[in-house]
Amino acid sequence: MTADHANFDPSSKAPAGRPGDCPSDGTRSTDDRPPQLPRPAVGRLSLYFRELHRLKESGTSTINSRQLGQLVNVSAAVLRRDLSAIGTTGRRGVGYSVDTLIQRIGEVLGSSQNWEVVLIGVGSLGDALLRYRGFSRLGFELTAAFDIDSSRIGTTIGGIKVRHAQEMESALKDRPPNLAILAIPAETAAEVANQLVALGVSGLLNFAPVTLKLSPRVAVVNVDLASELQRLAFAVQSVQ
Ligand SMILES: NC(=O)c1ccc[n+]([C@@H]2O[C@H](COP(=O)([O-])OP(=O)(O)OC[C@H]3O[C@@H](n4cnc5c(N)ncnc54)[C@H](O)[C@@H]3O)[C@@H](O)[C@H]2O)c1
Repeated sequence: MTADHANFDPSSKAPAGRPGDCPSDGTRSTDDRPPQLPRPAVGRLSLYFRELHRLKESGTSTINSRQLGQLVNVSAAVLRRDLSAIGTTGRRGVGYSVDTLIQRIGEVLGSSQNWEVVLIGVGSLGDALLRYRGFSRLGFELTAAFDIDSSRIGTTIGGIKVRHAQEMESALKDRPPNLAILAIPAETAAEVANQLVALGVSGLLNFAPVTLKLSPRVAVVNVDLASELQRLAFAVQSVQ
């Protein structure tokens, strides 16, 4: 996964309704905006977050850096550095409160607020995304889906009725979503991205294999599974 615009600098545009409350154990950051973090650190925070939710579900209330690090294959030193960068420190002999970490990492990653997300393109990929139930747990609510294929328009997938892309502007202009997922062919991605930005969308998850050139105030994350496979192939060669 690669991030182009705004490079995980969410401070460039504060989404509406971002909670400013910080944990009550003295782990407040200097202001309410998320800290600027290198991309690998953001990826690791996301993994900690996932494991912390699992721990909470299994009834664990505290965890030390070595244990949490082991769950995601990260050294205790790296984990402590990541958590310290977002203003959280563990207590000697006790470790970290699972609840506090979930709250703080959730704030930093934006998962402690609700994000409205629209999907553009309901082909094979978009169809699977609409059916996926795991987004809402992290605060992402798919609210609308658009396509241009008449065989898709009017169908309901994952509880969302697919509408014609021509209706996008009228449907979204009064209440633009925070985020949009682009699951459309590369040829149309730039035009649709510009339309969405003009409507007020501030973040795009782009699956189309094209580099979008947008205002630096718009965050773009490109998902490219083919590149990830290349990275994997490279890694496999390196370890053999
Ligand atoms: N990066 C990845 O890991 C990865 C993996 C699979 C697919 N992709 C990319 O994701 C995109 C979607 O892939 P897919 O397999 O679902 O393709 P698909 O052809 O099955 O679906 C694309 C859908 O977009 C719709 N569409 C076309 N133009 C549109 C527009 N202007 N507005 C709204 N909808 C429009 C089409 O009608 C179609 O339903 C492609 O760009 C593909 O290259 C990326």
